[in-house]
Amino acid sequence: RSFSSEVMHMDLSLPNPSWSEDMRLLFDQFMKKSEDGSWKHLPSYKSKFTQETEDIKIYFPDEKLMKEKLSQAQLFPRSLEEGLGFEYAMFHNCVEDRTVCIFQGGPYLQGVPGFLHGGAIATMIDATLGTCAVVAIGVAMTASLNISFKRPIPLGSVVVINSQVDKVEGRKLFLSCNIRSVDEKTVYSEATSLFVKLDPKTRLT
Ligand SMILES: CCCCCCCCCCCCCCCCCC(=O)SCCNC(=O)CCNC(=O)[C@H](O)C(C)(C)COP(=O)(O)OP(=O)(O)OC[C@H]1O[C@@H](n2cnc3c(N)ncnc32)[C@H](O)[C@@H]1OP(=O)(O)O
Repeated sequence: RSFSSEVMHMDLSLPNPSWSEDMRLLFDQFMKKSEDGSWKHLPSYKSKFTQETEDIKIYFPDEKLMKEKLSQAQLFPRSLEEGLGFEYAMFHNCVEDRTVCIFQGGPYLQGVPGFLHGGAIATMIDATLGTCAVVAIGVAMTASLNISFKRPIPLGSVVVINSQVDKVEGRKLFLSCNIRSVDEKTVYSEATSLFVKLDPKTRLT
């Protein structure tokens, strides 16, 4: 299915009719926290030429080929239709180097019946840690990701992914996160990761 340019460039991290009450309440809480500038709401699109896209150009020898590829591309967690896959919004705290993601996993993300697929959980962990890394140091890629799945996440429920930068060593950025229920009583997953800031001298292809 092809999407109109309007849909490709729409901020999809804003409330839509598929969001549950929990999701809306959390979103409103973080928007309130963003009023004094300590937190920042990060927009997200199916596809958009952003500063990050500009930054990544230097890693591709053939810019024309890259542009052709990017014209077809969609951000993986935004590639499913509204309410069916990944519904999420992220907020970043620049002072504390933390990114929070509120996430509601839809019916197309099923693994064991009634629960989220581990790959879908890993995707949102990677996306949240990746956003935290990119905001902190610029274009970086996941070098390693280690996840402990502690409790299954019910399909359709809302969870909170809390990520933070733990340590920076040159181009290496060590980050960790956990996924909790809205009432914070259940820890669903924990993860640690290494992101490496891309070296402008190295081509990706
Ligand atoms: C407020 C502002 C608002 C702005 C809004 C911003 C919004 C942001 C939106 C962006 C969102 C992006 C989210 C997307 C997240 C998805 C990320 C992915 O999945 S990515 C897809 C999945 N990922 C990929 O496909 C990546 C594939 N891998 C690669 O391309 C490369 O291996 C590399 C780039 C990761 C590192 O290569 P290279 O640059 O050549 O680096 P070197 O070999 O030179 O090593 C440098 C140092 O790192 C060490 N080290 C390295 N690796 C490991 C390791 N595994 N284990 C341990 N250590 C490792 C190595 O030993 C060395 O250490 P030292 O000796 O200096 O101490």
